Amino acid sequence: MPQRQSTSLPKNWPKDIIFLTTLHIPLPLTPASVQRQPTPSPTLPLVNPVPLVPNPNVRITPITTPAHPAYTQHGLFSTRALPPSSFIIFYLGTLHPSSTADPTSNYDLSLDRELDLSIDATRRGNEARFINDYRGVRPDGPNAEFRDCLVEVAVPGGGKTCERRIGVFVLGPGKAGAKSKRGRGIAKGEEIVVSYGKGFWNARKDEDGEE
Ligand SMILES: C[S@@+](CC[C@H](N)C(=O)[O-])C[C@H]1O[C@@H](n2cnc3c(N)ncnc32)[C@H](O)[C@@H]1O
Repeated sequence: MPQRQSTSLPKNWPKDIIFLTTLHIPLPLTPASVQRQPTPSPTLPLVNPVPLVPNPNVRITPITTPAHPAYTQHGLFSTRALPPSSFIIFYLGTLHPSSTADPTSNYDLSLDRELDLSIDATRRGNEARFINDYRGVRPDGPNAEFRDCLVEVAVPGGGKTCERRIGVFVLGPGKAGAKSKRGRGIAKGEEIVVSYGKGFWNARKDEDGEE
């Protein structure tokens, strides 16, 4: 499938990064690598309809508060109230075998361990590449999470199939119930933050020579 690029870029999009509207799938991978026709389920929901491009739920925003741990970088903020468990945006980038991951990348996410596929948004991606980790940003913890999901795509010759994607979803209430802080959704103007996981930060501590 040819790589589709939008003519309309999100505000604050950096000039040196290619803006994607779908996954970038370089050879020898092909769309078939992510087209598995799995059945949508609660753990693998079908995102339909897909959001507009640029995504109207979010705004890439320079971090100008010195106390913010990503000061001088960017973050992703909501432009509207987002309900608990709702879909926000796909995490787009370059699909690659996980075994070829660049260990220095700050933008690489595993798509599927069994398929050995990951998505790296270092050089190409969408607004989701600007989502920061909650540590030092939001004392209540993350307000969003990465979830596996599906998107319907057309196949050459007619018909449709499902492709695997990583989606960013508003955190749901979970076991704590709808009245918990976790299940409140994301307010308009709030920074969207996830947990990168301890592995992400431990790997960087090791690089810095810290214990
Ligand atoms: C996926 S990028 C997030 C977007 C990044 N802020 C930017 O403007 O490109 C991951 C990088 O953001 C920074 N970052 C994200 N969350 C952070 C946090 N809670 N504390 C410190 N740095 C953070 C780190 O430099 C990390 O390697």
